[in-house]
Amino acid sequence: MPIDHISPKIFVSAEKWIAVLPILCLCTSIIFQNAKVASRTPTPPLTPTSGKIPGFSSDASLALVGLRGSGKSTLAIMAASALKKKVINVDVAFQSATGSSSSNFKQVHGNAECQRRQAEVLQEILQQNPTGSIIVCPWMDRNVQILLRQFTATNPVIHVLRDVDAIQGHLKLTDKTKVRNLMKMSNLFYRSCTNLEFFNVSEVREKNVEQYEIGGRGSTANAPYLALKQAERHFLKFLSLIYPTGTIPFFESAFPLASIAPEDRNFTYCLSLLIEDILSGNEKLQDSIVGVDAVQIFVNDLSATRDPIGGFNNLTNRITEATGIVRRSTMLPILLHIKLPEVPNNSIVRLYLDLLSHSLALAPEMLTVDLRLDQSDLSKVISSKSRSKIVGSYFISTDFQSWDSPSWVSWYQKACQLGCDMVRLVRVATTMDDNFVISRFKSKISSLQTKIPLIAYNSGYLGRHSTCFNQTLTLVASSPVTQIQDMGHPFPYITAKEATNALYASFVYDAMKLYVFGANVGYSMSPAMHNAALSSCGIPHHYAPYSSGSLKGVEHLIYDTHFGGASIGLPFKVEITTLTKYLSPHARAIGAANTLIPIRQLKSDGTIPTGSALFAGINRAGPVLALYGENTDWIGIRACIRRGLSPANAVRPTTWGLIIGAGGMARAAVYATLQVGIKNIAIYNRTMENAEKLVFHFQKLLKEGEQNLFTDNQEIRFHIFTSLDEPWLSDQRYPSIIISCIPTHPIGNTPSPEFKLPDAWMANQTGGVIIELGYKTLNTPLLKQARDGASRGWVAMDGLDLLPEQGCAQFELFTGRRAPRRVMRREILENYRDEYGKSHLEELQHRLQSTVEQDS
Ligand SMILES: O=C1C[C@@](O)(C(=O)O)C[C@@H](O)[C@@H]1O
Repeated sequence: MPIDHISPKIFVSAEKWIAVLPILCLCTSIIFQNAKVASRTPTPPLTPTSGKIPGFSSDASLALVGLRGSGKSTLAIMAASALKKKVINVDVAFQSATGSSSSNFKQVHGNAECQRRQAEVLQEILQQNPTGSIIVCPWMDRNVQILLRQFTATNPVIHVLRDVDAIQGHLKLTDKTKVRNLMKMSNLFYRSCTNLEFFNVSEVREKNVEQYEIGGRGSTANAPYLALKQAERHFLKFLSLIYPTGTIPFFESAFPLASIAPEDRNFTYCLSLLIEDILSGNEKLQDSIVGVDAVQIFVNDLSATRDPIGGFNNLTNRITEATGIVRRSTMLPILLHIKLPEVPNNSIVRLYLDLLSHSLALAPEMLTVDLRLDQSDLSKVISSKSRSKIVGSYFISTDFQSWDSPSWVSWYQKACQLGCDMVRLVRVATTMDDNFVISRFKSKISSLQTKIPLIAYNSGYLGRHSTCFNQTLTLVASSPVTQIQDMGHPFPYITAKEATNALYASFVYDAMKLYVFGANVGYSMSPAMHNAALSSCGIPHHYAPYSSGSLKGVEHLIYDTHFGGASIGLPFKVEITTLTKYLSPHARAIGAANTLIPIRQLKSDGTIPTGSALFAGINRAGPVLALYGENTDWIGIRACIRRGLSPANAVRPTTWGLIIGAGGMARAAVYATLQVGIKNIAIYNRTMENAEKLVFHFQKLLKEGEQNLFTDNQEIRFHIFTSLDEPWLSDQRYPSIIISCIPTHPIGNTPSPEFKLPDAWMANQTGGVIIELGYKTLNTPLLKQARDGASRGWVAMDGLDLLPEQGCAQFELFTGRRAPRRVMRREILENYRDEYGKSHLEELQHRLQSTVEQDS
């Protein structure tokens, strides 16, 4: 039943702010009497901003505001190199404009004059820097608010929040209640002059960091220089969602599924988590997200909100924090779902609309809106969004109308008319038959002219069948539901693994055969890694090693009806390109492939489908019509660079990369280095001729500018070293990204090169990342050198880091499902045996403990 009649006529209620003012002024004056930190006269906040988020241009300046201690300056520095913008700190600008700090100025000239000058300084900065800058502003008075508020019309103004302990520690206040009150008050102020909000999750310093420091193991696991890496990744992810796509090339993921939205793929799952569980830390996110494609943050307590003002403030903070926590732990898209009670009153509807508006400021990838609301209210929300996708949603536990009823089509059409990006219609199943009736509804929808992706299934225990066969973003639970609970509740009854099992058990998909091909792959760790990943997701494929002296010897496997794909090892990475009908642009540029994918559906013109269509016929047996080749080695190397490079070494135009070797893997390494935006590449190789061939290959590629493989092809500089006695290039920065592509173990009669860098080349002041691609020996002289340099900022990465990264990209191509990254990383570490067959489990413990799920 539509509830238009109870919808509010004002979108954000001004009364709420007026009502809260007396409390606010009281609490601020108490705080200000007791704390030196904020010894200015409190000014009441303006009403919140309209909630509308404009589209920003890539070069638009960014303002960061928030309490002292929220981490604005650190975030600004991280964002500066990624966004190629300069940082302007208003405190520093004030000092240079007036010759004294704000606090000294205030003592001499009084508060009012200080505030007037601050506003003048800020106004000038904002006027003169609409683009190219990151403006850090901790000030908080009315004039500042007015200026920032105007800035929100064209630029991102981000309110940075942090947990109470971190703010308390920074402000050195002993009374937590005072800090809480200060935070409450500042939230109201900042929400009146910002259009975006970011929760800066505090780093948890791991227990065994000390061990790392003492033992000097220096791997990425706990490297102190990477302590802020997660914060950097989290903030850059947020920025990548508010600026146009492609604004931060270093940050864009190169993994195959990253660029295909879940709604454009088949059978995608959305893990539903209660906000309480996220905030209490009860949810083991890292384990729960295996095999899912998105995470839903479920806010279900609106009906319990008796006091809409207090409820609003409390809920906004909770939603902000929960979004921060989820985004910090996973790169999966977030779907924010605030449940409007089934019978809401006016004030709850208003609260709901205000919360939607607030939610958009968090830049969730997706946000649900309740389709029962008044058209004009929904339109307001939808027109306020920037890049968030809106999911029009309808679920009423007491609405038992059959799927044949026209009302379901009406809900769908309403969502289309409103401009929603997707529709989610869920109905409690009362009989098994409901699971079959829904297919008639789905066919009706597919015959409509206007179409947006549809999520539709029956909920409840009896609805599990249709839940499993829903194609898009099916809600799933983190662990199996064993009890038959209240039928009406909206929680999912199946896990992603159970749903995946059902697809194979019912012959929607077939169990496929996967391989690693190579001359000698008996030692390969890929089978253990891929099989662990497959079984954790509930996929019944099997991955096996197959050694062969020639590619001819594997042809019978490649053209088998159940062939699902293969990893290609040495020495076939170049030769395999003669078998493939189509190579990805990356594989073509590198001239080698390490992944082979069977194609069973061609386009009408006989070519191979691309984008999401490439995955359309996946996991289904049948004749192989063509082969597709990809190179995931470069994706893995790029991922290692991104994981191992500390924020202090963010890529700049002056950054140098050093590649050791000039063979096939060196090509993938140069390609990966170019892809992260490095403009200066040195090659060390004893044979000049081979190094020149490598450089020539890339110079030609860059000149041709083929298919826009690189963001800017123009100013790439190469340099070749053939001797380690040569000095590093004068007046150039020392390398901060070093990738060794030479063998780490003896091959036949050739002993391992025991390569070591000249100390003089490792003089970069903030260290960098050293990646050794081989993994047969973990304690190579180069890795030891990197570990010994840990206190100077060097981070060591090796083949045990690379193998899972390139394997994760392959897993996505083999299965069309996101790789369970942590499972794959752990499996490699647990299974590792060195060239003498010895396990190094104890030595690898610290790496095992810190494996995370994140995309790289
Ligand atoms: O180089 C390698 C190693 C590998 O061939 C293996 O044997 O595990 C698997 C390939 O995907 C990868 O490119």
